[in-house]
Amino acid sequence: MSDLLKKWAELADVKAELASRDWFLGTSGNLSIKVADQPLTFFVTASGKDKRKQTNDDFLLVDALGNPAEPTHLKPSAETLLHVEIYNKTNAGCVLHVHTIDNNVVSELYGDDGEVIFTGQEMIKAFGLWEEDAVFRIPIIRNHAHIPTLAAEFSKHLSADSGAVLIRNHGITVWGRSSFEAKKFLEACEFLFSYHVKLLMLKGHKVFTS
Ligand SMILES: CSCCC(=O)C(=O)COP(=O)(O)O
Ligand SMILES: [Zn+2]
Repeated sequence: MSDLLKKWAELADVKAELASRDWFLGTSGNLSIKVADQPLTFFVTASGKDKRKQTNDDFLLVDALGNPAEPTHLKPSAETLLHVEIYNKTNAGCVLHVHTIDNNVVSELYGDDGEVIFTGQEMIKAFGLWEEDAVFRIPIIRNHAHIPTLAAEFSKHLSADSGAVLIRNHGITVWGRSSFEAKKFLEACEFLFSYHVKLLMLKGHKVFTS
């Protein structure tokens, strides 16, 4: 099997697993996997498709600017520029973006703070933070409709080869050196969001003054 087909299959496996969690509601979500560095090329999900379905048109190859790298009838994800930023500024190998109700709720709960902070959770070790009382911070940025503006804002938080950024009332974008690491990070983030929302609900927290 060619390297290209191996990368396609690797991303398709991740996509199928995230789809099984129903994380692609309403055609939301986009995924990518790096194919080559020099020049940068990567597979990205085609825009507007139902990502729960598995078809031969799920992904298309794009270049370092996010434009199709070969003739295609498919349109790259509307958020391809975020993937471009990540691959151009880090050594990430895979980028995953999903909209879940929990990640949207957490992004609104803490949107005004510009970040959400987690500590005292065993799951934080998934991010390689094993020290006592480790703290894991996820930046929260405004959901600019103008994608180049969103990408520029997002780019300010690209300092490592793996990480996560919440886009307020939109979703989360996670990246890692491999699809394994990116998926591990995404699953750990969604665990923390779900735990936090449930705990607030069970405690009957009045989280909004208005
Ligand atoms: C109803 S989803 C709106 C677009 C979006 O935020 C998304 O994640 C999916 O867009 P794409 O172009 O990648 O299908
Ligand atoms: Zn989105």
